Amino acid sequence: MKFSDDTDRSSLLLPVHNSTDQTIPSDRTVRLLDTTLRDGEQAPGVSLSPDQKVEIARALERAGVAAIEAGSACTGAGERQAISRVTDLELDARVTSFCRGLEGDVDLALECDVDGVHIVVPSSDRHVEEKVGTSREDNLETTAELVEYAKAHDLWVEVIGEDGSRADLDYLEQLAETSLDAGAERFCFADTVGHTGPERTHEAVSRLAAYGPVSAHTHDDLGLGVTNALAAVAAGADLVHCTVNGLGERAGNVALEEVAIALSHVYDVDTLELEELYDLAQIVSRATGVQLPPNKAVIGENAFTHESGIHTDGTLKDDKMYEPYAPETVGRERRLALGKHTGRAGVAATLEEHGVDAEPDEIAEIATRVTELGDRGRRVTDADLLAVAEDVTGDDRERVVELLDLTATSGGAVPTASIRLEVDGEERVASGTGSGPVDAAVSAVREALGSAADAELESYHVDAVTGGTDAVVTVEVTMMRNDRSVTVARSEADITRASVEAMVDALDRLLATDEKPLAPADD
Ligand SMILES: CC(=O)SCCNC(=O)CCNC(=O)[C@H](O)C(C)(C)COP(=O)(O)OP(=O)(O)OC[C@H]1O[C@@H](n2cnc3c(N)ncnc32)[C@H](O)[C@@H]1OP(=O)(O)O
Ligand SMILES: CC(C)C(=O)C(=O)O
Repeated sequence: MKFSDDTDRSSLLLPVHNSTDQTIPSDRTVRLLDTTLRDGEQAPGVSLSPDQKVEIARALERAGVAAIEAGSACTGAGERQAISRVTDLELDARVTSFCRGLEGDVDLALECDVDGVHIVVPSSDRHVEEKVGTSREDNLETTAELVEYAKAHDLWVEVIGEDGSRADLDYLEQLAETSLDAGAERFCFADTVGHTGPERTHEAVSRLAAYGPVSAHTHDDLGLGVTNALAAVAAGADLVHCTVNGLGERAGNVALEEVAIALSHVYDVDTLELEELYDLAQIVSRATGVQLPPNKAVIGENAFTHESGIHTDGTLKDDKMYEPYAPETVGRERRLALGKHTGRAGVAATLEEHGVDAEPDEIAEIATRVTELGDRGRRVTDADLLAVAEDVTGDDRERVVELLDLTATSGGAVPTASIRLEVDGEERVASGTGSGPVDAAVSAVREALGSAADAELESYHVDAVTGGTDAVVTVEVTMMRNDRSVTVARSEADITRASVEAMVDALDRLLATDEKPLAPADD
């Protein structure tokens, strides 16, 4: 068990479909094969450099996946170099390559020194006849020959019957039997186009498992990726192919983090070091440029964030009230957000975090005003709340840091910016350079503040509020100092100004509570 809780799992264990033998007992051994570096990379627009593959492979190893499909050696020299970089890491996880049903593909995989190969052969008539242009009989024969070839080269072999969910099940069984008889370690049931449901998956995998070890490769085109993966496991599959953040062809593959948490939470079956999942998700998101959807299970920004008053109040009374499991389980933290649905409990808790005292009637008034701000379609930030609170309580405060002037230039060799700030009543001027004007302006701010600018930039988001090149952009930054974080949003047509104003306001809020916040800039 990676987490202990008081979940009564018997209440979660509904049979996959009306039969009690179709559940997953907690003593089942299930392992996960990650194919982010192969199927995940097949997502349109995604291409990972060798360094990025290495970084992701290391993170997958920390998470404890059993196998990493590092790519398709047949794709080209660059891909082979990337796969070789992963095999060079000598990870505990088995490192494999995709191969078509071609001897040449196996040879290319061998060049990368992989531990194993997935020999992918057609299994539905559409794939056998129309795509590869062979026959069922010849396909069985070449599959057996290829498995023997790969085994003769000491490779671990998994045969994947591509489009298995649309194949004639009798033929799929023959393909599995032929593969395993020829020496393959396992056969994989592939729902290549994500078109099937749990019943068909269960039936197919049960039949295939009678011949030997079975894996499952499910896609999410119908939103059934996890359901089908679990149905496959219930039917006897002991290796599940997944990708981080569910990246992959079309609607993607089944998400690694979703399979891992579902097996753990519902069935008490351990597969991974769950607390590594969020870090892994962020590494993959940064490398691929595919943002994490806010409402995604486990890894989405909102997965452990509570805005509505009833939920916030309930969560503050008992943190399990509106969460299936603790966020720390998957390496995350709980957050309270402010908005249209905020109630008094959420306001009081957030004010307390910022060290602001308010009477119950003032908290009620602040909550009403926060709802009104939210009514205007806006996300309400910490800075908004603190401004409302100051207005309601009449507690005026002196600004610690204020932006007086900003100039930024880009387009030349080195983007530069100069800044004029008022800091504790004294004017400070500084300049900076950076990768772009925003970066240059931010280094100028840090230069002007000296050691007081030790706050970390936790997140930085830009949204275009209107379309066109004259769009107003909203920049939202979250900055953290001494375990306290503040979120500020600013909307401007000028992205550099919006970024600097948001950052300066956040620093101002963070520094305001310090006894003696600011040393001279040259300290
Ligand atoms: C469901 C999946 O995810 S399958 C994996 C998808 N992955 C990829 O496509 C990897 C990236 N692809 C590539 O780098 C290239 O497509 C290559 C190197 C594999 C092939 O490139 P090309 O030689 O230019 O072929 P092209 O991409 O046009 O067509 C694919 C060929 O593979 C053949 N093929 C497809 N699947 C199989 C298979 N399981 N076994 C044997 N041959 C196959 C096709 O029949 C076609 O051959 P043909 O040209 O003789 O008709
Ligand atoms: C190569 C196979 C496993 C695949 O990606 C699929 O069937 O979706």
